Amino acid sequence: MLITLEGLDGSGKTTVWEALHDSHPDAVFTREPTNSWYGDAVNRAIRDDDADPLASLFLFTADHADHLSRVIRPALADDELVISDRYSDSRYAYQAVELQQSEINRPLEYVRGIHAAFTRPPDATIYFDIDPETAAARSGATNKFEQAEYLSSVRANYERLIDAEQHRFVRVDATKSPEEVIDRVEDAVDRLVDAHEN
Ligand SMILES: Nc1ncnc2c1ncn2[C@@H]1O[C@H](COP(=O)(O)OP(=O)(O)O)[C@@H](O)[C@H]1O
Ligand SMILES: Cc1cn([C@H]2C[C@H](O)[C@@H](COP(=O)(O)OP(=O)(O)O)O2)c(=O)[nH]c1=O
Repeated sequence: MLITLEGLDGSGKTTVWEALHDSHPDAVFTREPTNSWYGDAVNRAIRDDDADPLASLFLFTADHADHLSRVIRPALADDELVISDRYSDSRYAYQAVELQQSEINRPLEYVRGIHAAFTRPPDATIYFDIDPETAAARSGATNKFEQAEYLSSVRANYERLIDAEQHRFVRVDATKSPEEVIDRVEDAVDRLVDAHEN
């Protein structure tokens, strides 16, 4: 089963992902951008304020393709529980904003379309819901994405994705204390795994 964690920068995904290592020690933990050389290229694009948005999209997507073949598909074939800190929805939400000023019409649909032929959609996605101002403040606003205005557009895209596939998403109030958020997500993962097995 594949469960993904999604939300704005600073929403607390990584804090929870780390806590889940203790509560679900048998799961396979992974993330995007990955730690491969494709992920290194993605991290260069994130740090480059002048990176071409379409070129960045394809770097992120290359990293996803490698992630799928190297980590996700083999783990799912072994019947593992896979928990990924960010996954395809991050592309749909973030790169669609980057492409808003480009020649691409309907960027969110375009980015989804590129993935459709080869991706493996998550079975469930936990969405860390937080306002863009708190997210930007928590993340330290260290890269081009971690600005409240940008994150506000990213959040609107996440809401569109949730509207389109409500059954896949579990919304968690990420403004609560770390302990409360961790408890909520641990419970959600247990319920999702039970429902998947029964
Ligand atoms: N629920 C929370 N309340 C307040 N601060 C938090 C909470 N969760 C995480 N943080 C802090 O916010 C910052 C970003 O958290 P992080 O888990 O790295 O978020 P993300 O992976 O979503 O960017 C870190 O300094 C972290 O300690
Ligand atoms: C995976 C992914 C990340 N990103 C962005 C979100 C982050 O600003 C940055 C790095 O992701 P990440 O390391 O998960 O940052 P954070 O822990 O702050 O959420 O890359 C995309 O724009 N598209 C993607 O597909």
